[in-house]
Amino acid sequence: MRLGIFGGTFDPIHIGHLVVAQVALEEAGLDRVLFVPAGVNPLKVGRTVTDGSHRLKMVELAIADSPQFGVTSWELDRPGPSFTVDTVEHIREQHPDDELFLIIGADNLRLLPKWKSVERILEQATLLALNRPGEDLKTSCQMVLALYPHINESVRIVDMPGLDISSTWLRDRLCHNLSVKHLLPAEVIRYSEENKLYDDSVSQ
Ligand SMILES: Nc1ncnc2c1ncn2[C@@H]1O[C@H](COP(=O)(O)OP(=O)(O)OP(=O)(O)O)[C@@H](O)[C@H]1O
Ligand SMILES: O=C(O)c1ccc[n+]([C@@H]2O[C@H](COP(=O)([O-])O)[C@@H](O)[C@H]2O)c1
Repeated sequence: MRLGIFGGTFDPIHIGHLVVAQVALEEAGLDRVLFVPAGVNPLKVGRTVTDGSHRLKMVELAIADSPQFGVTSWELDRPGPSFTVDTVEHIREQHPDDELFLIIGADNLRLLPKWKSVERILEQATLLALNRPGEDLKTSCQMVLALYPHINESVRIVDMPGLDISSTWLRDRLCHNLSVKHLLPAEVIRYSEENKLYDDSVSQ
């Protein structure tokens, strides 16, 4: 099986994430994409994020009608920062015969050299890097290839229609009672409103 791993804070999950996963699935011929909501991003320790149980639920609601998408609470169930190397090595143990792909947006690819044990990640998984407005994906890709030349085959650019949206922008809109219709799945909007998740989120 060709298995895509898609880690993120997903606070909340939005259509940008879903398009990333769908395009990666189709363009890289994946059989499945596994969403991995992060406990704490190691580079953003101290930032306030919505409780993991709510972020997990919103991912579950968002992917409910996509049989090739799945989600794991593995990072949320562990204390401390969520290092992708641990997640990838755990998934490798669970799926010894699968081909693994790590799906990553351009902003995170730019930050990859700051991640823990990048070589170990790249030994286990091919990176699928997707463009994001405001990011120079090709330059980030060249930078990664220059830093890790022996993993030349391990980074692949996947083009997607640019969607200039982020969870931060959506949290602000929700907080200001501005419409997020069509930007988040309807079930996610309903869940976030019922649980008053983003009523006071401007400073997050
Ligand atoms: N609009 C988008 N286009 C392409 N990639 C995206 C987009 N939004 C998020 N991603 C990618 O999805 C992954 C998870 O992103 P994350 O959950 O941090 O979303 P975000 O919108 O960047 O959130 P925040 O605004 O809270 O930082 C990252 O690899 C990120 O690069
Ligand atoms: O492993 C690391 O050192 C590392 C450093 C920064 C970010 N990550 C992961 O990158 C993913 C995207 O993070 P974020 O906050 O942009 O959604 C998420 O799964 C994080 O755990 C991982």
